[in-house]
Amino acid sequence: MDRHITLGEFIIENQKDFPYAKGELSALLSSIRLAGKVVNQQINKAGLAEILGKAGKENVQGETQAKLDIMANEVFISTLKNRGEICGLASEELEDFLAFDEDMHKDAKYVVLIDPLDGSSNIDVDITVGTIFSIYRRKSEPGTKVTMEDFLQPGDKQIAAGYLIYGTSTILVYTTGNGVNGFTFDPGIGSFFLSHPQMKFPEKGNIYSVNEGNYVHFPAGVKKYIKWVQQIDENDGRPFTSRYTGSLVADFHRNMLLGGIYLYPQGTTSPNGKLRLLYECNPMAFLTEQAGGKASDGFRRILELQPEELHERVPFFCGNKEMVEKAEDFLKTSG
Ligand SMILES: O=P(O)(O)OC[C@H]1O[C@](O)(COP(=O)(O)O)[C@@H](O)[C@@H]1O
Ligand SMILES: [Mg+2]
Ligand SMILES: [Mg+2]
Repeated sequence: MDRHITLGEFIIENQKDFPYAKGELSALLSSIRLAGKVVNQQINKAGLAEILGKAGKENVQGETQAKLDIMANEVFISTLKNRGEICGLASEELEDFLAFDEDMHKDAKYVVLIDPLDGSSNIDVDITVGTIFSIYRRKSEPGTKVTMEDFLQPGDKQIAAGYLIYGTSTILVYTTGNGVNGFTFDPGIGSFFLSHPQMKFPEKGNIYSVNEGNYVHFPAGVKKYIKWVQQIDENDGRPFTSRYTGSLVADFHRNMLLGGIYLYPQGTTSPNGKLRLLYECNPMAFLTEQAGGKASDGFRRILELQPEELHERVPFFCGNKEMVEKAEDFLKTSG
């Protein structure tokens, strides 16, 4: 390939993967690309634009929202709403879903779920953050009102999923069920270019990402797994390396490139862990499986879980298949 293909060219070229495609999904992915550029530009100058710090309001999770959480949420909602490819949207920062039922949306086939800014605790300290998105085909008939059922779909029904990572460079990574591809943003040209084709977890991993500050709250099986990764064994390269940024997107991206496991287990303070099934775990699980890895709640495949609520949390284990299976073994044997 004499030059890097742009994201726009790649989206059009790969429309053929969808025999029924009329271009709506391509247009929707382009809208996400556009919203990502705007958020990226705001994040890069956050310190100057006085959009650091807390907004003084709480979201449905009981978390104090950061100004950037709200900015990113508004950018994605207005961009996706104004371009008419979706009939509804749900977000970490909104208690209920939004139904777009103006004329321009009534025949739209897709709903989107977003975590507009992932890694919020890192915003003010200039550490990598991200945006996570998940796309479903609506279950309700086009032309009718969007319902909660359109959002509460198991992860294996996702049409597409991905994230933007706002780090040393800004990269958009996504899957439509035909592998995982990453596109790096070139601010000089203002376009995303294919930089990471067909991303796959490497055969072996030796990185573990977990907030060990919560160790005392972890189930016995998770404690045993963490002790196991810290023991010496030249045969499988233990002790593994601990890397944890506090941003799921950043830890996931690194582990997919270098090989590793991210875990946010249940704990005594959070019986279902912290991460949200619909707009954090499902999209990352879709990417994980498409990249040859495994994603579970320690016992069940994430993508087969039937969501009950918009903001429900689940324990999350994702990464190299072998590493996740080892963690699951400890959980199964030690609870
Ligand atoms: O500070 P903790 O408890 O380790 O949690 C960090 C985890 O929570 C998150 O920040 C949750 O996401 P949000 O920032 O979107 O709320 C993940 O990105 C991250 O992996
Ligand atoms: Mg998040
Ligand atoms: Mg968030």
